[in-house]
Amino acid sequence: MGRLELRELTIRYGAKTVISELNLQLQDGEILSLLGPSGAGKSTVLKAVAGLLPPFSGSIAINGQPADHLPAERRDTVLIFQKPLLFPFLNVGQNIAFGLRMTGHRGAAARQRIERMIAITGLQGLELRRVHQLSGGQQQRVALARGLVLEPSILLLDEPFSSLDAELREQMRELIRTIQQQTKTTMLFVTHDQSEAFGVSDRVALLLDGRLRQTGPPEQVFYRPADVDVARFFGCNNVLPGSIRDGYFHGARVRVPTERADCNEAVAMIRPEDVRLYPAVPGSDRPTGRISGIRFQGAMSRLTVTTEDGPVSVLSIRPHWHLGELVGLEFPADRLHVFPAGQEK
Ligand SMILES: Nc1ncnc2c1ncn2[C@@H]1O[C@H](COP(=O)(O)OP(=O)(O)OP(=O)(O)O)[C@@H](O)[C@H]1O
Repeated sequence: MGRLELRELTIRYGAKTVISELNLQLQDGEILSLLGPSGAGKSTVLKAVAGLLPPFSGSIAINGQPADHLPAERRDTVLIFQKPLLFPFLNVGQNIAFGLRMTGHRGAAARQRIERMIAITGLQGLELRRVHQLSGGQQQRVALARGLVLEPSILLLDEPFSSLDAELREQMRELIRTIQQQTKTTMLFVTHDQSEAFGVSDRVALLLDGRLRQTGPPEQVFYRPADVDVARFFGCNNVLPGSIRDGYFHGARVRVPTERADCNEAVAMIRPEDVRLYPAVPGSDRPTGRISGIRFQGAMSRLTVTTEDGPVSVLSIRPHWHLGELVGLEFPADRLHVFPAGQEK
């Protein structure tokens, strides 16, 4: 069992408030990614849950019990770091067994737990290897097995795969899902990488400047950002100015329905991959612009289109556009996110 509840959690380093009134709940068996840019305060939250940092105010409950004043070793949490902190003088099996031995678990039951974790993390056959004989990915598997064998209520993971290459990271994401299915361990997973957060977790919580800005399933936070900052974090870097009247956003030759209230200054935001380009048609009432930049990026090219309302960034898989070409733009209504302009930072 592993439930976690953070209430109005505020954490300061000296005079600096790093986490402000954070509320977050994890259900039993859930994987939640705490996502945010560098410096947002993600590791600080993990350290507070693990008992390595006292909260300034607010509360932390694990399985419904207040945990704020429990020392780290009595919180029933395990923290996995970016670098696997393994014992170099022990082999793989001994590393995994270490915590269990320290807590007095020995004999057949302990051996069974260890063997199960070795199987789940795919370390069979490596039990007698020394740590320095393992790859980075294998070392992180040992760190995971060593933590999981303790059957913690909450597994805390602090960017555990960020030092691995892209292919290995993908494999480790799969491993995390397998571990969750087989052990039902509740996990709080910290990452700055949105595709990692989406690939690993049931829900994502976005932290910006120490404040939780949106929490929900991956598709929801990505496709329905709550405000301008969240939209920007998820890549909506095209901002069209306009206003909202009678249920429509009007601006930049765009008219899209919105449920937002009337407002003189509003913005519609859209990701570069959602903008469509067409050869310009004379007399069309579609927004137009001239291609002022083309950057080849492999599968896609990033184009800058200069319009009368400013530059628009477009990702295109079609390589046949030319610098200086006049183009028509389409902003599909279901990909535009409309907000009152006052929300913008
Ligand atoms: N011991 C400390 N003393 C003072 N300030 C700190 C301390 N640790 C972290 N900070 C500051 O608190 C803020 C949040 O840091 P934290 O490490 O929690 O962010 P993060 O989102 O995990 O970032 P990263 O992804 O870069 O690790 C940062 O501004 C950081 O400089």
